[in-house]
Amino acid sequence: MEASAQSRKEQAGDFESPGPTLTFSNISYAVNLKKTFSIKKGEEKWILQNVSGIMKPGMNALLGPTGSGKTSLLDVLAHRKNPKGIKSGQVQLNGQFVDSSSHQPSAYVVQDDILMGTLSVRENLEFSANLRLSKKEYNAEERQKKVNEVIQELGLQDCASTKIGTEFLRGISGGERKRCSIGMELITSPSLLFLDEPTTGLDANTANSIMHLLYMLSRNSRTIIFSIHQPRYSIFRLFDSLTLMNKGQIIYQGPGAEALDYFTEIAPAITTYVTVDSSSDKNHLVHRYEQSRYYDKVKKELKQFYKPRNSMSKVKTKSYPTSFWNQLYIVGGRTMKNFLRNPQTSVVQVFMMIFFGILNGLIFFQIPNTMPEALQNRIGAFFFLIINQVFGNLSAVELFIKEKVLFIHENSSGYYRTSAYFLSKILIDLIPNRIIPIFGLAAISYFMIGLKEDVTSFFLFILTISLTSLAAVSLAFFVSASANTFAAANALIAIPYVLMMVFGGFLVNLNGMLNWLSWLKWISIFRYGLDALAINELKGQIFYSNLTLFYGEAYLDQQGINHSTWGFWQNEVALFCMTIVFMFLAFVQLLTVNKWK
Ligand SMILES: Nc1ncnc2c1ncn2[C@@H]1O[C@H](COP(=O)(O)OP(=O)(O)OP(=O)(O)O)[C@@H](O)[C@H]1O
Repeated sequence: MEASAQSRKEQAGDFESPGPTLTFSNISYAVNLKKTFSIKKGEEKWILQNVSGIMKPGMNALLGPTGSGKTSLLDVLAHRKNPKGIKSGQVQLNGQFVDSSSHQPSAYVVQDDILMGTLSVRENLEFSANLRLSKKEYNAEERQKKVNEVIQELGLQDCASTKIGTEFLRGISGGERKRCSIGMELITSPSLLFLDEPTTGLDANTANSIMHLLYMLSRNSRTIIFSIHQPRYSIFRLFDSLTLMNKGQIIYQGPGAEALDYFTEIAPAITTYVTVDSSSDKNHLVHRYEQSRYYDKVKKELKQFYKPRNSMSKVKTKSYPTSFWNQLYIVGGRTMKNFLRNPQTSVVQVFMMIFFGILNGLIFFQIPNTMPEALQNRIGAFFFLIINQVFGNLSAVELFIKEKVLFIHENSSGYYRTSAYFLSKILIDLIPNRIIPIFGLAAISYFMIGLKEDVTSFFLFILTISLTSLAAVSLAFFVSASANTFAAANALIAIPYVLMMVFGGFLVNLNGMLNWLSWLKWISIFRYGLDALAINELKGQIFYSNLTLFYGEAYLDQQGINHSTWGFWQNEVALFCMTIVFMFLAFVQLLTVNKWK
C-alpha cells in the first residue's frame, strides 16, 4: 500500500512545498599545481570552465565520468572550495547572491560519514542539535523534539540508541551511518542539501532506500543536489533534473527522462565530429549542447531567476548559534564520553602505566645508598621514566590525526569555534589523560625503587614527570596539527624526540659537546626532566662507593647541574613554557588548517 502510494507520488512529481532555486553562471575553477618544496608559482589546472546552470526544487543529479568535475562543481556551489581557485562566476539562491560568509540555509553531507564512533545515533544528533540550534529559538525540549523528528523522518528509530561503531566496536550498518550523516545536517532544517556521492560504498538495496529517502525529503521544501556514480534505473528515474559533465564542462542539463533521447539524437553527430572534425578545439559535446533546445531552456530560466548584481554584498563574519562557553561545555562533554568509552585511550592507558611502573620498580628495586651502584641506578630509573613518558606519545599521534578529520569537518560545517575544540581537548583529554595515570606510575615506581622518604620530594617527583609528559604530548599535538597523514606525523615527531634524548645529558656529556650543537640542550625535554628528578632525589643524600663517601651535591656539581632552589625550579619553568609554546603553536596550526576541500 505504502509503496504504491509513494510511487504514485513520484510519478505525479508533486511537491508538498518546493525548495529554493539555485542558479550559477560562468563558473571557472582552477587549482595551482605547485610542487611541495618549490618556490616557483605552479601551473594552473582548469577544473571547471565557464559552467552555467540551474538547480530547481527537487532532485538534482550531477553525473559524468570520473574526473569530469562533478564533486568540484558541487563544492563550488556549496562554497566549500577555496575562493582563491574560483576564477569567475557567481551563485544565486532564489535570485540572491550567496558567498561563503552568507547565512545560506544549506547543508553539505560529505562522502565519508564522519561521525563520533563511540556515541549512539541519538547522541550524535543531539550533539548537532545542541551546537547548531540557538538556545534562544529552541529550548531543551524543542531541541529534543527536533532530534526525534529527524530520527522519525530518516527511519532511524530502531538504531537510535546503538553506537555508530569504531575499529574496536561493531556499530550500525552502512545505510544507517549514511542516514545519520544526513540527519546531522537536517537538524538545522536546511532548504538546500548538497551530498557528495551519497550511494558510494552501499549495496544496491541500501543505495535505493537512501535515494528514496532523499526523494521524499526533496518533496518537502528542500532542494537536493548530489553527485552520483553509475545509478541504476530505479534511482535514475527519481531525478528531476540531470546535469551531465565532461572534462569540466556541462554537456547536458535537463529532465533525466529526456537525456537518453538527446544523446541518441546527437550520436551520429558525435561520430561525424570524432572522425571528421577532430581538429576543432571546442569540446564537441559542449558544442552540441549549446546548440540544443535544452541549452536555450536553461538560458531562458537563468534569465528569469538570475538578477544582475548591483552592489557588492557585505562580507559578514561567521557567527555561531551557541556561545563559546556553551560550545566548550558540549564539545567537552562529548570528549569526556569518548574518552571513557574508548578502551584504547582510557583502560589501556592506565594498564600500561601500571605495567611500566612495576617494570621500572622491578629493574631498579630497593638499592640502598650504601651500595656502589645506587646512584647510577637512580639516574637509570629516572631515564627509564622519562623515555616512557616521551615516547609513549608516538601512539597518541595516530589518534590526534584521526580526530583532526572530525574536527575539520565539524569546524567547517559551523558546529563550533576552533578555540572551543582546542580548550576542550586540552582540559578534558590531554591533561587528565596524562596526569591521572602518572599518579599510579609514579607512586608504584617511587616506593618500589625506594626513593627519598619525604612527602615534598614525592610530590615534586610527580610534578616533574607530569610536566615532562605534558611538554612531550604538546609537541605531539603540535606535530599532528601540522601534518596531514599519520606517516608524516610519525616521522616528524620521532626526530625531535630522538634529538632531545641524545642531548638530554644522559647519553652525551653536555660539557664535552661540540659548541655548535650545545644549543640543543636548551630545548631538550629530557634534560629538564632528568635534571629536576636528579636534584630532587640526590640533594642532601649521602652515597657510598668503594668505602668512600660522597654527597649527592658532589655528583650534581660534577654533571654541571645547578642544584640551588632556582636551579631546580628553572627546569619546571622550562617544561611548563615548552608546553605553553607547543600548545600555542598547535592552536595556530588548527586555526590555519586548510578547511577548504
Ligand atoms: N586539488 C587538486 N589538485 C589537482 N587536481 C585536482 C584537484 N582537485 C580536483 N582535481 C582534478 O580535477 C578533476 C575533477 O575532479 P573531481 O573530483 O571534481 O571529479 P569527479 O567528477 O567528482 O570525479 P570522481 O567521480 O572520480 O569523484 C580531476 O581530474 C581531478 O584529478
